[in-house]
Amino acid sequence: MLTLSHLHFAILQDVIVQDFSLALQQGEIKTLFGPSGCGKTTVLRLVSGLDKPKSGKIINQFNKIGFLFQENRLLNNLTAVKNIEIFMPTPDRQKIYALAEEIGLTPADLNKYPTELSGGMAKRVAFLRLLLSDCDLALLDEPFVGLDRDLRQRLIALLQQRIEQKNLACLLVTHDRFEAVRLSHEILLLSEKGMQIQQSIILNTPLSLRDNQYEEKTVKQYFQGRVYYD
Ligand SMILES: Nc1ncnc2c1ncn2[C@@H]1O[C@H](COP(=O)(O)OP(=O)(O)OP(=O)(O)O)[C@@H](O)[C@H]1O
Repeated sequence: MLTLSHLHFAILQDVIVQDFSLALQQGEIKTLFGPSGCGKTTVLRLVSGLDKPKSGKIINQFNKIGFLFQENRLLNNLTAVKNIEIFMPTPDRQKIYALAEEIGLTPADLNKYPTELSGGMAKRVAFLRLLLSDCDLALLDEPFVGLDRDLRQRLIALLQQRIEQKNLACLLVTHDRFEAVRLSHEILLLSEKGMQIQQSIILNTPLSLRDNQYEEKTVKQYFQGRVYYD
């Protein structure tokens, strides 16, 4: 379980996070949905310990955090497959190749260095690295940006499996309202500055029952008439 209580964070006079609170349980996905620059990535950085809050409290009872950064952060001196392997509790190349195939990556792709991959390929490698690690809390910052619809669906399906089989908890940042309703148990709609929660949308339908029709209907129900950020 993760609990954030009354977090404040500022850079010089610029208040970025103001009195932000949230709780996350095992197997739960909560999404931070808000305009660019409102402080979503900063909250992920606070949770991971990369930044320290000026005040407020973070209680993290999860064992291991996996962080999928917007910019992937693969190690350029290792091949793609090695980048994944070093985060696996029990390295297993066949398992990597099998899962990679499901998202359109061949063994030849995985034997390349990150600088030899396209942006979308590097994104998928970083995603596999997180999925095959033994993290029990995943921080996902725009994990599907730059991927076509079909690949996006396949990655989402893999993530859903992992959440259901291993009880993975996720804090997701996305600008895509369809992604948000497909994957979240709760969506927090945020204001332009300071991470003020304007509305919380609770979605109780099991993830395995959410299809394209559910996405369309739910987006219409909650997002119609709103300013969209994607
Ligand atoms: N290293 C930094 N130095 C100064 N200001 C920063 C720094 N990092 C972030 N900020 C500021 O903090 C605010 C929040 O940034 P953050 O990246 O958390 O927003 P975000 O909601 O994740 O945005 P996006 O959706 O565009 O990724 C922004 O106004 C940004 O200018």
